[in-house]
Amino acid sequence: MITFDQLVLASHNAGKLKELQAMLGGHVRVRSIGEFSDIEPEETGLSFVENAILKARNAARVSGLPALADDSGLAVDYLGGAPGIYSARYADGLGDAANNAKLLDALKDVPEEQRGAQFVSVLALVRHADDPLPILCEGLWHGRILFEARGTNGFGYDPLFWVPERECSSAELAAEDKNRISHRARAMAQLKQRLGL
Ligand SMILES: O=P(O)(O)OP(=O)(O)OP(=O)(O)OC[C@H]1O[C@@H](n2cnc3c(O)ncnc32)[C@H](O)[C@@H]1O
Ligand SMILES: [Mg+2]
Repeated sequence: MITFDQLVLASHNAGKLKELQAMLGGHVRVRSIGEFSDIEPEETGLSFVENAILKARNAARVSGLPALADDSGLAVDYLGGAPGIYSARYADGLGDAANNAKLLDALKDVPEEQRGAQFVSVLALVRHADDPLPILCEGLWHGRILFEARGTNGFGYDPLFWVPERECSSAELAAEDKNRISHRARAMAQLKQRLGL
């Protein structure tokens, strides 16, 4: 079993960091990549797995500590899985509001029954920068894309993501509830099991 007393979270996304910290904080001392570097590695992979590993290795390299990365995104059925690994960059780096506006526009004539989507999270944990055996866990969260934004909690695409099991948008969920049922929560549950946490 892998043991360590601290771990770097390899994310520059404040919303994501908050969620990962809430899920892990009680179990291990979590540090943030921002303590070590402000430079975001280029996400050159073609899959969530490749990008998660790349971010984790980079964080382990700059910190000298074990590192955990999350690569995540929204896969929309009608768009053939887009924006997928390009979710953060969907509107060419203009940010969450522009990403959401672009998605609403892409689906403006698409009826409710064809608006299925899933959030994907892949977590990669490396013990050191050259770790030959990263631990990989994935979580999916099925829902639908709304016709307009609802709610102000969370981050990213949360205001557009309808959560059938709660009958509200992801941005209308309390943080603790999202952290129990989200794609990231599912991936994290597996990771904790693998680590014996
Ligand atoms: O790479 P890091 O530094 O972790 O931060 P990032 O924001 O660039 O993260 P990703 O590359 O993994 O891109 C994921 C994007 O998918 C979206 N996303 C992922 N998880 C989400 C969630 O729980 N709620 C809403 N949007 C989410 C959001 O727009 C993210 O920016
Ligand atoms: Mg990123």
